[in-house]
Formats: sequence, C-alpha cells, structure tokens
Amino acid sequence: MPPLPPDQLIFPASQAALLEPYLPPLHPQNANPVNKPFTTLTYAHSLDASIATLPGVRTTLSGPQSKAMTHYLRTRHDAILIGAGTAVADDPGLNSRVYVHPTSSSPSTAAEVGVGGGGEPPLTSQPRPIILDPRGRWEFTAESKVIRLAAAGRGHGPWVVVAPGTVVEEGRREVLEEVGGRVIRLATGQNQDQDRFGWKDVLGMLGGEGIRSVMIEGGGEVINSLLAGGGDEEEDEGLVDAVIVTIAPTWFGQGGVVVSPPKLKGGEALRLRDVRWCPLGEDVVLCGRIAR
Ligand SMILES: NC(=O)C1=CN([C@@H]2O[C@H](COP(=O)(O)OP(=O)(O)OC[C@H]3O[C@@H](n4cnc5c(N)ncnc54)[C@H](OP(=O)(O)O)[C@@H]3O)[C@@H](O)[C@H]2O)C=CC1
Ligand SMILES: Nc1nc(O)c(N)c(N[C@@H]2O[C@H](COP(=O)(O)O)[C@@H](O)[C@H]2O)n1
Repeated sequence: MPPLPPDQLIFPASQAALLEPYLPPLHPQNANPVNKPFTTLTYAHSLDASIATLPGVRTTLSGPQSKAMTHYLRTRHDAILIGAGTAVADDPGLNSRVYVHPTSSSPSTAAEVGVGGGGEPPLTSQPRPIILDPRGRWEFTAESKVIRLAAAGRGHGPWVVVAPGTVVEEGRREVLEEVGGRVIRLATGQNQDQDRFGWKDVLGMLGGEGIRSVMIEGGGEVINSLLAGGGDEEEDEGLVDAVIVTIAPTWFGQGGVVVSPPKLKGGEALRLRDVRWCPLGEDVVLCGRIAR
C-alpha cells in the first residue's frame, strides 16, 4: 500500500451528518445544466469578524477539526469560488484532502483514504476552482499551488473569470489549459458597478457550464458583496442557499479584513434562520439559511 499523504485530514461521518440539511442535494455526475447552482457561503472568522489579520495576509483561523469540515464541504460542491484578492494573498490549493471516517479513528491503509490523497477515484469529488479576476490581477504560474495540485491529479484546473477586454498572455493561458483550466470571459457592469460582475450573472454562467453547486469562500469583498445581494437591487434575494461559518476563539484587533456587509435597503438586519451550532474542537461552526 502507498503511504498516507502527510496532509490528509479526517472528518467523522457523524459530524458530516449534522451538516447535511445545509448541503446541496447529492446528484448524479453529468446532470443537466441548471439556472443557478446551489450556493453555500462559507468562511472562517474571528470573534471580531476578521477573516484575515491584515489585508493580503494569509491567516489561519480554523483548527484541525473545522479545517477538515471545510475540506469535507469542498467534496460536496462542484465548484469553489474566491476573489482575486484571495488568490493573490493566499496562493490557495482549493482542493480537498479529506477522508470521511465512520468513526473518529484514523484510516490505516491508503485504500481507505478519501479524496485528494491516495483514494480512488481521485478527481470525482474535487471541486472546480473558480477565481473572479476581472482585470487579470492574479499572476499565476505553473508553480502556483492550485496549478501544481491540478498537474499532480489532486484537483481540477481553475477557471479564471475575466472581463471581456482583459488581456491574458498566451503563456499564462497555456499554463491553465495544460491542467484542464480555462479563461472565461464575462461581461461586467451589469449591476451598479462598472468594474464588477453581477452575482446573478456569475451564478448563471456557472450553471450554464454544468456547475450544480458552488461554495463561496471569500475573501472580504466577495463575502460582503454577496451578502449585500451583489449590489443589484433586483438581486437581493435568493443568491445564497446556505451559510456555514467557522468562528474561531480569537480576536485579531482592528485593521483586519472584516465581514460587515453594507446595510440593506431600509436598514433592516440580515439574519439567519434554521440555525444550528456545531462545536468542532476549539471552534464552533454556525449553519443557517438567510431569512427573507
Ligand atoms: N478566513 C477565511 O475563511 C478566508 C479568508 N480570506 C482572506 O481574505 C483576504 C482577501 O480578501 P479581499 O482582499 O477582500 O479580496 P477578495 O478575495 O474578496 O477579492 C476581491 C477582488 O476580487 C475581484 N472581485 C470580487 N468580486 C467581484 C465581482 N463581483 N466582480 C468582479 N470582480 C470581483 C475584484 O478584483 P479587482 O480588484 O482586480 O477588480 C476584487 O478586488 C485574504 O487576506 C484572504 O486570506 C479569503 C477567503 C476565506
Ligand atoms: N475555512 C477556512 N479557515 C481558515 O482558517 C482559512 N484561512 C480559510 N481560508 C480559505 O482557504 C483557502 C486556503 O486553503 P487551501 O490552500 O485551499 O487548502 C484560502 O484561500 C481561503 O479561501 N478557510
């Protein structure tokens, strides 16, 4: 048997069951395109609502158990979406390295290892990375983590969503395409902001590409604009199907990247319903749906 990958995470099936009401339906491979994918907003924040200590700084909040939970969520969605700011700051992998174990003990053989490790089949449970990068700001290379993982067969090649006029160098496009990724052009300015994609357009494009579920991880601008309904007064309902937030027992202090969306029309509060709190190690995971 090949050895277990050193970065393998373990997530107990009993905890996965608690999340199930908030997750997209399990669906067959190659289902028909959908109008809008099931959309889960999920991230980790501190007690003062920071998702990073400072802008542009990769910051660990999740403990091992909640990190394994996030990697489990990655197996339960067709795609994982971040903004250019996160891609530049974090050099993320955006794959899953989790094994869902029927008990909390560790697997003993590689055959028992789940996705992203030595398990089979390696790619069917991996999410497609999606990066919103209208201006082509993320300077990825063959050494970027997400590209290396895709080249190693441990994740999918990313789809980079750019504005129609953005120039993507030939060499860079080839780097993407060699690992099964691609550049997707999407019109900006369909909502109030000329430089931004409308969220309805982003989700509609993903649905048309066969993505039936997407988890949106961040960062700050992505989360805040999504919670605000994407800046389009017509779109302020129904974008997000579930919210799963990890809360870490720490304060970062002022100056971090904070989740604090603009006020809604009329100033009313945005609230979750159907709430469930799941302690995971030293963190707590909050699941809910946006009340309408
Ligand atoms: N703790 C956690 O769970 C997470 C933490 N993070 C942290 O968040 C920080 C990054 O957050 P932040 O700087 O706010 O960056 P974001 O990742 O939110 O990216 C913002 C950028 O993405 C592009 N973008 C976002 N939304 C749209 C849209 N609707 N249309 C077009 N382009 C869009 C824009 O690029 P442009 O400006 O080029 O036009 C924008 O400036 C990092 O420090 C990272 O570590 C990130 C994810 C999760
Ligand atoms: N759930 C969660 N907890 C944290 O503590 C985090 N820092 C993040 N960040 C998100 O995960 C990405 C990095 O992880 P991988 O390299 O992809 O494994 C990062 O880019 C954020 O999207 N999330």
